[in-house]
Amino acid sequence: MGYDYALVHLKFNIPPAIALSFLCRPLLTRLDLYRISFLITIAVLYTIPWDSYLIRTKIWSYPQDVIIGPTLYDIPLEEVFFFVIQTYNTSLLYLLLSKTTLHPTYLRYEEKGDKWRYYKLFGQMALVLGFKRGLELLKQENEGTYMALILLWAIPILVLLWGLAYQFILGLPLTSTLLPIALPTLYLWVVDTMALQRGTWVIESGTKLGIHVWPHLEIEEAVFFLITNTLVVWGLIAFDNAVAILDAFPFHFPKVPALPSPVLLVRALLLPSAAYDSARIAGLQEAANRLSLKSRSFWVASGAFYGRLRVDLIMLYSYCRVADDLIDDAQSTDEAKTWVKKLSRFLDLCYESKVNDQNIGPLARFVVEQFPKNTHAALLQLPTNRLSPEPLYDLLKGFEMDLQFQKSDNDDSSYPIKTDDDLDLYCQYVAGTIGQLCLEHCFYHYPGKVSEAERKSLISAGGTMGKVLQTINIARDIEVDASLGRIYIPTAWLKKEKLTPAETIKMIKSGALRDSSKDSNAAFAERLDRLRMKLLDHAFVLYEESRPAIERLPTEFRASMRVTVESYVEIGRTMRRKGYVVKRGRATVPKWRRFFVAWKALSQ
Ligand SMILES: CC(C)=CCC/C(C)=C/CC/C(C)=C/CC/C(C)=C/[C@@H]1[C@@H](COP(=O)(O)OP(=O)(O)O)[C@]1(C)CC/C=C(\C)CC/C=C(\C)CCC=C(C)C
Repeated sequence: MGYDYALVHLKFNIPPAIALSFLCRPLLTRLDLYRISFLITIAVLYTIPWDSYLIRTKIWSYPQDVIIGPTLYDIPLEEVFFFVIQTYNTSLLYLLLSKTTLHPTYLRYEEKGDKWRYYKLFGQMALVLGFKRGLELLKQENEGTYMALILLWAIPILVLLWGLAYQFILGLPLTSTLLPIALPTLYLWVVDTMALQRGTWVIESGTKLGIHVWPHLEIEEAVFFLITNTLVVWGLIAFDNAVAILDAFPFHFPKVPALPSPVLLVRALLLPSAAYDSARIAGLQEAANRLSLKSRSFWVASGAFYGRLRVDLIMLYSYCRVADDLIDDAQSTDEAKTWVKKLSRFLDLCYESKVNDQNIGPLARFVVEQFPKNTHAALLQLPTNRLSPEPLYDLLKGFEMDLQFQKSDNDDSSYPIKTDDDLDLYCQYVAGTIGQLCLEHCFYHYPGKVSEAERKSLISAGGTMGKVLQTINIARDIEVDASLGRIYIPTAWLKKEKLTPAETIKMIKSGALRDSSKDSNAAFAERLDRLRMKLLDHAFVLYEESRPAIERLPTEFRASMRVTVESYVEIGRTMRRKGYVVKRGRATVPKWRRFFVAWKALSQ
């Protein structure tokens, strides 16, 4: 009896497991726990007979003085624990590295003759050749035996996983495919080298090739760790591939349980890629691209949502962004007004066709004929059937308020935001509505056991939180907005600082905030800072009012909502910090800080 093998776990395998568990705990969903448990079970059940055979046929052995004693089918318990901990560690690393990946965007519609079909075939052939080589080595009954047994044990599963999930294995970012295999493999190579050197486990001569990757690391051991980590990561990728298919195609899978059964997962993977809805995939890719390019905070926050809810929120963002950009980028007020009218007509058609879904033709025709090509998917894939129309129409009213700035043209009395009430109304239109819409999506997917009155109260708090985010947005973008001729600080507030809207815009456009050498500029910057703080104080009063509602939300989306709110509110907190200077006209929060805020919000 000895403790050497147990000590290897204690020193090298358990510490990374603790560190990864600590990092991943807030990010793990029920679905993640389900798949890790599923994978560990398969790994243990599949490896036991093979490992037991290796030990019984003396291909490898454990000196009695390095193991504690108990065995399972001749496998020391330390070894069985290794199957569990290796699968656990590699799985957590994969989950951590692929958290923000939006898997449905990596699905590919394939036609006959598509090059991806050749990739699939090529991979399968390479694996079959590996298997054939394994058989040859086994037949020789000599030094190649251990290598042969590794290949023959692992390749059938690799062929299966490749056949089902080659699109994701090849298409996902390398941080989700290569890195989670390479990091634990290298780590285990180093640990294994030390164990072989110390004699904690021994590979008998006669059945090994005698080739070393580096001193003391046998080629068989190196291949074993590489292959087992590949099995774990490909298993997780196949799981993600199946869930992505279930999430992306409600047409094929109308109802998906929170924890899909293995049978449903396999059914999803067996759906021929020629049956994928290519327009839906392209729309989702475009929406995800738009979100990641235009809003870092919401992109990070979207990683906290999962399944169809995440897809719907991203589609909602895409619609809002497209609508906002059409109006902001218009060459004239008239053109912008035309877009508002067209968007309003679009909503009319959406809610008319909701009554009769077959009547989608006029809607699609209207969108294709009246809107630019790059907006079609965002408009046509907005899931209006689960959103009430009022907030969507109100959003357009907010855009109309923006158009009044164009008319103002240095006439202080015609700027649209004159009082606190105007500010409140504007924020309700452009952002309160978004809070309400986000919550409508959440309640559609996870109704929870919430009464109608409570649901209404939570949606209304969501509206207030939207106003908070918009007020922070205004405080952040004072300079950017002024350069577009817009000033959202109420005229009444400006007046108290002895400023007018037109004068404020003129000063900012003249670069007064960048040149503090003149006394008048420095005094102006001070006044603007006070106004910014006033906006932020106002935002944080509303924040304190609506924040507790988050903790009353159903658990399925509570933490994700907290992340969405907190990662944006952090911009406000950053600006409120003493001595903070707004750079390049915009306050920003460093990337690492956004991730930390998101992680902290999930941990609560
Ligand atoms: C996680 C995820 C993908 C969420 C999607 C959120 C979404 C649909 C946002 C729409 C964004 C948009 C383009 C709206 C048009 C009007 C507008 C410009 C509003 C401003 C957003 C900022 O967007 P921007 O792209 O400029 O972002 P950057 O600053 O450049 O990064 C707004 C500030 C409004 C955003 C408002 C919300 C997301 C609502 C917040 C409220 C909740 C999430 C509900 C909280 C729940 C309770 C119970 C309190």
